[in-house]
Amino acid sequence: MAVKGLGQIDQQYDGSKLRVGIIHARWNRVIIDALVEGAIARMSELGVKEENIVVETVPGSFELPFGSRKFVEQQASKGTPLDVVIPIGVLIKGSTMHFEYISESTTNALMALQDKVNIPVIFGLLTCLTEEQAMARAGVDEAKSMHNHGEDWGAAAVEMAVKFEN
Ligand SMILES: O=c1[nH]c(NC[C@H](O)[C@H](O)[C@H](O)CO)c([N+](=O)[O-])c(=O)[nH]1
Repeated sequence: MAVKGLGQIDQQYDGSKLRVGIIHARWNRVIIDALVEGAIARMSELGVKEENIVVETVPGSFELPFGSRKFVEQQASKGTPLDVVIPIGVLIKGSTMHFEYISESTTNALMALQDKVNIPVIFGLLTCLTEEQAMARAGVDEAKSMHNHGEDWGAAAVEMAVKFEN
C-alpha cells in the first residue's frame, strides 16, 4: 500500500441524504475539470445524488474563500442548505512570489472558513511547483501514474458531512 494518500476508509459512509457544494477556480482548467470529475465520481459511488451536487465557479483560487462563504450562504437562503463544501483550485508556481502569497493566504482563509459557515470545508487546493505535478495529482498525466486527488476530496466530504452533521 502506498505510504502517502488517503488512509483506509474507516467505513463506507452513506451520502444519499447529503447536499454537496463544489466551488472551483477557472485557472488551469483542464486540471480543475479532472479534479471536479474525480470528486463527483467518488461521491456518486458513495450514494450522493447528482441533483444534490451543486457546482459554482470563481475566477481564481484567491477568490475561493469569499466565494465559498457566499455560496454556502446563498444556498442556505434558498432553503437548500449545503452539508459540506469543496473549494477546488490549482496553483502552479511561476517566476514570482505570487504563488506563495496566494497559497498561504487562501489555505489559512479556507481553514478559518469552517468556523464561519459551520459545515466542513474540504481542502481542495493543489499547490504545485510544476504543471507536471498538478497533472499527475489529477490523474491527467499520460502514465496515469498518480491518483486523482479529487476522489479523496469527495470521500472526505461525505465522511465529514455524515459523521459531523449539524
Ligand atoms: O487559481 C489560480 N489563480 C492564480 N492567480 C489568480 C488569483 O487566484 C486571483 O484570481 C487573481 O489574483 C485576482 O484576484 C494563479 N496564478 O497566478 O498562478 C494560479 O496558478 N491559480
